[in-house]
Amino acid sequence: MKNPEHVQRVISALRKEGTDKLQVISDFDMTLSRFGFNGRRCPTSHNILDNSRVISEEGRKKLKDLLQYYYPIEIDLNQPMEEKRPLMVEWWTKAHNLLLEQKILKSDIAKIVRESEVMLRDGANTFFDQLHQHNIPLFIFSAGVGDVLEEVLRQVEVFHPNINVVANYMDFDDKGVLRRFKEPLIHTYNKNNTVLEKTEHFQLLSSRTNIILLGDSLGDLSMADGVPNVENVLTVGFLNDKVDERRGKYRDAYDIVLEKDETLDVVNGILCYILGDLN
Ligand SMILES: Nc1ccn([C@@H]2O[C@H](COP(=O)(O)O)[C@@H](O)[C@H]2O)c(=O)n1
Repeated sequence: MKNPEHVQRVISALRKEGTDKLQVISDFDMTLSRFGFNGRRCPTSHNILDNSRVISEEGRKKLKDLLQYYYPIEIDLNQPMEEKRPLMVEWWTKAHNLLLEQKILKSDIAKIVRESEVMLRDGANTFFDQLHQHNIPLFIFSAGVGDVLEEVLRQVEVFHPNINVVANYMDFDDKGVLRRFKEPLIHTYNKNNTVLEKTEHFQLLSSRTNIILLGDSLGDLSMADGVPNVENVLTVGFLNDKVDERRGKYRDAYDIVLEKDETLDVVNGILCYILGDLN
């Protein structure tokens, strides 16, 4: 924490104002899901598809080449966001076009997820269940694949009715074959009001003026931009990769930075305190 007094003030305000005014806004990949396990990278929702048996060997190689080229650009904090935005659109568009070539079936998604190495962070069940039990809306704003991430949540039985997801959703034809990705395209650096314009999500939650925001990229910090009349925001950033070179900028940007922490323990502890389950 760069400013522990500020963090303490915000947490006290969130507790004092109560659960009726609270909402949680979170990224999915590498924030709710794990970045690594036993020294191996865990897949993002895109990688779950990329690595699956339904993708040809050639397709898999091309998708891997894209990841190796664009991921270092995505996480490079020395390159301005304005320069990175068109490159992210390029990455997502090329990857989605390759996935379209593979004629993925809607009916295969559950099996693809089941056979993948995806894992939620330790403590995820407590996190989802606490929010559900206290009726706190959880808005998952993801540049990942909506159909895949929903299935991940369904398989671990945490896709509760308090959850709303905005992500890149697939569109299947009447035979259940993937035919396109729905608009607007969401990538790491446009997770803001521009892609939420057509949804009434935040307007419907206009009394929820206190926010806990969880992310793993500096692009995630704009996820709450569309919330009207914000009173208190606590931002928690998961710094998963290139920790030493990115620590300074993450500490400047997020209230709390969790370095190589594969758990939701800190978030759960804060929630417990705010919800009055801890003194
Ligand atoms: N073809 C792609 C494109 C993006 N990614 C990664 O997915 C992450 C986006 O999802 P969030 O839930 O974090 O918004 C992003 O960080 C990219 O690294 C990918 O794996 N393949």
